[in-house]
Amino acid sequence: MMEEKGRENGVAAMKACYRRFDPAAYLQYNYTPPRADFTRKDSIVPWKLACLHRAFTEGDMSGELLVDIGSGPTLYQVMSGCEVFSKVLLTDFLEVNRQELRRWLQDEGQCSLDWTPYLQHVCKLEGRRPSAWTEKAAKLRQVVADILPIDVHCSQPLAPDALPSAGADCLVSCFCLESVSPDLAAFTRALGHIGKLLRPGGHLMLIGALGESYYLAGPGVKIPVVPLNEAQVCTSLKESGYTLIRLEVYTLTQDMRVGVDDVTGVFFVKAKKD
Ligand SMILES: Nc1ncnc2c1ncn2[C@@H]1O[C@@H](CSCCNC[C@@H]2Cc3ccc([N+](=O)[O-])cc3CN2)[C@@H](O)[C@H]1O
Repeated sequence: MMEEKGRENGVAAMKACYRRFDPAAYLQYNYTPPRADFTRKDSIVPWKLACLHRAFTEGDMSGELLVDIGSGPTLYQVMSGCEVFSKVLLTDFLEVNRQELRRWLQDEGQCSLDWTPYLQHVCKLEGRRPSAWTEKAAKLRQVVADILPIDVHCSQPLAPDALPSAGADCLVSCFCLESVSPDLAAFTRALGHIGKLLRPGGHLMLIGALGESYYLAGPGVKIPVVPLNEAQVCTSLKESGYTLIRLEVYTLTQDMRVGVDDVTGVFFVKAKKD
């Protein structure tokens, strides 16, 4: 009983932190240069986009439905997957983030970030001319079917009727689980919860922070993060019923450490549900 109460308190405290999450500031901190500098091979965002491009296009994907877990206010994580899956669902805990995504998808303007350079870069990875970015934008707008509320701490993170009974064919989740979990056990439980949304044999693409204990989600908005190392990520995946296919790690250079967090590395995982 006491242990369960402790878990609930940790998760509740975490949710309270997110009331002050500022999407525009968050995008500014993490998705503009130097972390998103498309002229630099060693910038973090081009590295992430290359990992995702390779993982989605190496020929082992099957099915129709891709679900992005904890999308936040970002779209880069589905720019490769939208060419492979005919239906994409975006999800986030906060309405402010779901609104940010809706603004771009409905082409309403007033978006906090211009995604054009991202679309152009992914087109380049696909061997297309950068001007094909308008076609990729249209494709993304066409395949994203909905933007749903989610809570990865619930044993059923989405509404009961959100997915077909067979589950999703592929999940992608970037920088979410470690940033919303009070400790490693909660991270592992959340990994298990989202695993229940995925069909057996389906793939999980997981991007996350290594060694991060906090990040800024707006001016003066400091959010705690459970610091992870590679071994813990691999153990949590195994405990949650996944088989690891590939783990890649990016170690931040000094100039990528811009004071918005204390992250030391970024991991990319491609795994398969047992
Ligand atoms: N219970 C919940 N269930 C699902 N989602 C939830 C829940 N609570 C909050 N959320 C949702 O999850 C959140 C996802 S954004 C989390 C930010 N992660 C940390 C940040 C990201 C980042 C980005 C880039 C780089 N880099 O080196 O280039 C480093 C880093 C490290 N710092 C947010 O959308 C919230 O709305």
